[in-house]
Order: sequence, then structure tokens, then C-alpha cells
Amino acid sequence: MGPVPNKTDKNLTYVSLKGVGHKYDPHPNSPMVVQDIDLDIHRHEFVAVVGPSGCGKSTLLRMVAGLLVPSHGSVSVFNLPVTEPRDDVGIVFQKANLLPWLTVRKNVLFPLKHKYGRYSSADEVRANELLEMAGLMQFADKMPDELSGGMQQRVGIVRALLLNPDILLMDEPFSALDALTREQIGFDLLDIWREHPKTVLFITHSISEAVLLSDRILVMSKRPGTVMDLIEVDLARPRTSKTINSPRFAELTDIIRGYIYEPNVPV
Ligand SMILES: Nc1ncnc2c1ncn2[C@@H]1O[C@H](COP(=O)(O)OP(=O)(O)OP(=O)(O)O)[C@@H](O)[C@H]1O
Repeated sequence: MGPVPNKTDKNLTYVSLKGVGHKYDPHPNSPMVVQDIDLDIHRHEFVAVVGPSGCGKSTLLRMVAGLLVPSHGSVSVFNLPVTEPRDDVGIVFQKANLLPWLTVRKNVLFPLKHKYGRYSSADEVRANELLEMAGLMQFADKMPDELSGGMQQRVGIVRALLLNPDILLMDEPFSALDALTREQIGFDLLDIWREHPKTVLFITHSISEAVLLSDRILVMSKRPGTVMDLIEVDLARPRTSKTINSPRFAELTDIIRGYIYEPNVPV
């Protein structure tokens, strides 16, 4: 078993947002979507973002990804301003968007082929290792439509991991899945993360998913999304189904629910 990556190195800031704000409409009177966001994410840290629908979670992620330029403040990755998507930052979206005419293995290898025109036998070995770890090896030669939604989403995660990004941005990656599959794939993600430590920014609608997975949780207010709190998740790792039944898990989810559903009541 690899290193346990909850020992984040607070001296190494991989992602930094300073006074970040954004509005899509540049008109001076148009409302801000997100505002005054300050956040440092450290090496191998798993940070989740929760908040009401429309508060700007995806907007935040897109700015870190280099897909959107903030109208205020600065976003940097490895101390460099983000100006465009970077190879060392992987993204997993809500839908895996697999290519239906390629097998699972070829889908996973596709970004390498697309980028470099080819992939090596070492890449194939690594693809197989990751597929094995994600419980997908027996489906490697199947076509995507032969897989369940949960499996397809796992393929999307493996595809992102094959590029070996230092930072993984995940935008509601499990939201299309049923509750049981979602919980299982969350545990699978934690296993993969333990074996291949990454710095993760994870957007979710699910408070319990955020608590189960992350080291810290950024709780956003309703639009314009600001930081309501940054909560330290002091639950031991590895997290298991016992974690979900622990009193502290319930306390943390209650604190966050309080922020989101009764934002004016002090918790
Ligand atoms: N490309 C765009 N152009 C204009 N407005 C946009 C654009 N993308 C998002 N918005 C608006 O910005 C606000 C924040 O959207 P965003 O998707 O970031 O929120 P979210 O918190 O991720 O929402 P949800 O939880 O529902 O997925 C919303 O009001 C949305 O309508």
C-alpha cells in the first residue's frame, strides 16, 4: 500500500485563489457570480466545494482549470498565474463522455494518442494497472455502451489519471449515479487516491460525500458565491462505512447543512 496522503504538506501550495470574483456579463451593473474567494490548496490535499445550486462552484473550478479568466483577483497553480489549461491539471466532469466507437482501454489511452500521436507499451501497462485498480480490467475490451453509468464514470477517472496530473479537478463527477453506486465509487476514488496521491478539488452537491472524501470543505453562500466557511474534516483515514456511522461524521454534515439551509443562523 502506498503512502497515506492525508499528511498534506502545508508548505507546498499547489492551487491558490486570491480575491477571486467573476461575472459572465461584463456590464458594470451586472451581478457577480462569485466574489472574494480566497483559498490555498496544498500538495496532496483533497478539498471539496459545496454550496447551493447556482452559487458558482463550477465557475470556480473552470477558473482553476484555465477554462475561464476571472474578472477579479488571481488564480495560480504552482505559483504561476493560470492563463490556459495545463497538462498537469486533469479534469473529470459529470459525464464521462467516452468515445462510443472505442473500447474502454482505447478510450483511456485516447488523450495520449491525441496529444502525442501515439502511446508506448509502458503507457498500455499503466493503463492496465489503473483499470485493474478501478475494477475494470475485465471490461477493458468492451465498448462503453456495454458498461453501467458507474463503470463509465470510473473509466473517465482512469482516463484522467493516466495522464498523471499533479492536480485533479472533479466537477460533480458522481452526480448522475444512484446513491449506492455513488458511495462505492467514492470509496474506490479514495483507494486510487491513496495509491496515487493527487491534489484534488472536488465539486459536489452532496454534503455527506464531501465529508466522506475530503480534508477540507469550502462552503459557499448562495449567489454571489462567497466563502461561508472552510471546514477541516478531522476524520481518520482510511475512511470506511464505519466513518459514515460515526458521531463526528453526523456533526460535520449537520454543521454544513446549517450553513446551507439556514445561512443566517449561527452554528
Ligand atoms: N457561460 C455562462 N454564461 C453566463 N452565465 C453563466 C455561465 N455559466 C454559468 N452561468 C451562471 O453563473 C451562475 C453560477 O453557475 P455555476 O454553474 O458556476 O454554479 P454551480 O454552483 O456549479 O451550480 P450547480 O450546483 O447548479 O451546478 C449561475 O447563475 C449560472 O446560470
